[in-house]
Amino acid sequence: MPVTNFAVKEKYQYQNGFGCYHETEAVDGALPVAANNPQKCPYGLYNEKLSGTAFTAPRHENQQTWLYRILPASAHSPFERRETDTYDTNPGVHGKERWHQIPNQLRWDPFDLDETVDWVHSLRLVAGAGDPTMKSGLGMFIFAAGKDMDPRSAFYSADGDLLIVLQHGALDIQTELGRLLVRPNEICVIPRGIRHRVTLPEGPVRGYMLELYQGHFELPELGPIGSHCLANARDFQAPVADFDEDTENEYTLLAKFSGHLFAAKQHQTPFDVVAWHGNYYPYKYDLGRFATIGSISYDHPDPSIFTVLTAQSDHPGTAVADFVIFPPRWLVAEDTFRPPWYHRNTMSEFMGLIGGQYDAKTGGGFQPAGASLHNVMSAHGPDATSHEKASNAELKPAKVGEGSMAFMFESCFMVGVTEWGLKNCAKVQSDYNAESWESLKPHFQRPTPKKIVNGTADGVKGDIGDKNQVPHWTS
Ligand SMILES: O=C(O)Cc1cc(O)ccc1O
Ligand SMILES: [Fe+2]
Repeated sequence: MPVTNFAVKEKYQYQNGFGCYHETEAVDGALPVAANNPQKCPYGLYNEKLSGTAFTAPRHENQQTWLYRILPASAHSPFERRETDTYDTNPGVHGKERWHQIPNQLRWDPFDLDETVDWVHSLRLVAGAGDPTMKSGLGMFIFAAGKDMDPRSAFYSADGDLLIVLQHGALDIQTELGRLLVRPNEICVIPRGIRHRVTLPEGPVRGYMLELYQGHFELPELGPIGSHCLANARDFQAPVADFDEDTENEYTLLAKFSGHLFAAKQHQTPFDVVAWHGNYYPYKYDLGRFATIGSISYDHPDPSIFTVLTAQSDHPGTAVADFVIFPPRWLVAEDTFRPPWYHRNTMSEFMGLIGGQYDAKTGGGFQPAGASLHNVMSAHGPDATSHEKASNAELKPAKVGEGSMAFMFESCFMVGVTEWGLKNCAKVQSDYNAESWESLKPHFQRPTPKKIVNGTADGVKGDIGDKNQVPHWTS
């Protein structure tokens, strides 16, 4: 049956909602009615299932999408390993651990733009945990690219879901399921296996990426916050179906599989999906839409109130990966040291800065396109300059982070750093500790000792009795 009804539409069109069941057709009537795989699909299309969870995953976790396409995704030559020596985002070589597991607080200067590579070759594994072959853990990447991907190519990662945090430039992402335009202050998620091609409409791009080897992102529970705020479901945007028609030219299909690059050839465009329905799809989100919650009385709350997306481990409330942001917001807490408290956490924290200045670090060393890592139990907190300022600030209502956006990839795992991340990138700051915390001055002032009369300290009500119960500074 000929395809007759081509709707004229905007290049980028979205359907709104997080975790919804969407359906979309670029040609009216391309979706079969009341059937997923009829004997013959409308217009002679092939149908194909793309699953993001096991078939038998519980209904509330189940993620699958049905594609209706000109040729099935399997119509390509066998894959061959490519760029064996140079392309490597695999943390383990022949089972041998390559991570540097170190407790040091780390901070990186801004990563350079690199105009010589495309999206696929821009991905640099900096840190991570686990192993994509076991579907466990996560990878933390930075990317910097200056070239469009070849017009006759597509890429997918079999290793995990890609959470892309753009810091500079714009990404035009053509996916099998439709197109996404991602600009700075926006993020997008491309689930495992979804074929895509990235072009750069505004020149060089740079940013951060979290590859989630296990599970999928979801919106965090809101608990007593109630039924809305933080990232609202309706602000997540999925593409509508959009397809090319070319069954003559040769295309290269690139796959990242266990961190290594493979290539296959095919004689049709990978972007030939005319219609789809399901709940496994790419999406984007504008961080400016985040409805931020904070204290309106006293004390600095945990940063979990800033969680945009979370990927839970098997233990509820404990995340393989949380994506947390620090957006512009009002601070009004009374009698409170307003920046983060000094802390050591069982979770690890990888931070980046999209733009502006992070309000907890005013010393200047944490810059846009830079990063920091505070691993499991690695002590950190405001630098000396920020501490000094915040301890003496007049506590008027104050807007912080105007024009700024810092973020954190938080994980329950101990995070290893790659050789590139620790050494070859040459961005690790050697003076991080000295500049941040080693210059902190003690301010402790011992109070004047109290006089003990019959086991009772002057000025202290009641019978203290045993001398050992007297506060230690009076003994
Ligand atoms: O370390 C950081 O800057 C991130 C952070 C922010 C905050 O408000 C509380 C705890 C925390 O780890
Ligand atoms: Fe922290």
